[in-house]
Amino acid sequence: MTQPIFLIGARGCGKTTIGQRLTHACNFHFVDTDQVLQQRAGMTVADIVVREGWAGFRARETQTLQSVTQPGTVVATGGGIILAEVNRDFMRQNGVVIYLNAPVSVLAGRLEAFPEASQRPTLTGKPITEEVADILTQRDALYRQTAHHIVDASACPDDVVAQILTELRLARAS
Ligand SMILES: Nc1ncnc2c1ncn2[C@@H]1O[C@H](COP(=O)(O)OP(=O)(O)OP(=O)(O)O)[C@@H](O)[C@H]1O
Ligand SMILES: O=C(O)C1=C[C@@H](O)[C@@H](O)[C@H](O)C1
Ligand SMILES: [Mg+2]
Repeated sequence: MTQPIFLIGARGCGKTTIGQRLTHACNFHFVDTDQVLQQRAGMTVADIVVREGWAGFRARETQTLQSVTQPGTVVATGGGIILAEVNRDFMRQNGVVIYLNAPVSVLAGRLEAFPEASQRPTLTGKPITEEVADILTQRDALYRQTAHHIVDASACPDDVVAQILTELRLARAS
């Protein structure tokens, strides 16, 4: 199987972290839409949002997603990639989509420990736990409807990678 693997889920669920590890396990290439988008723009997400608003960021994100998608690639996406129907359809049609699902407490704990504010400017202006809860309420159904597989991303990284590999093997065998 060489079709792209798209990792989706909320900020802090581990798309970047798990994506890098999964890449080694599958012998795929790794690409991260947030990283590529920022490199190409020569600006951080926070700077883009100040200059162009979230609409500008989202337009860049769709363009980036489509341009980085290649066979043999693990694509770590941004947490809001599923907001656009065009992105949801693109990922489902062009690869295998995996939702890294984790509860609010786990996500908020990680984001408090590693805020990376230049890549994660506030989405709501609220404190972290409230923001994560609000955002997950808005997006969980979109993550689920876009995903081919859902894994428990609150587990340790090795376990999350193992869950993904099991799901991919089961899908191939069926
Ligand atoms: N399974 C895990 N167990 C423990 N810590 C984790 C796990 N996955 C990620 N982390 C930690 O949580 C933080 C956020 O992870 P990461 O940056 O990979 O999330 P992300 O889903 O890519 O977020 P974003 O949507 O903002 O890009 C990192 O510091 C990472 O080390
Ligand atoms: O959840 C979101 O909407 C975002 C998540 C990050 O990965 C970045 O893509 C950006 O900060 C937006
Ligand atoms: Mg990331």
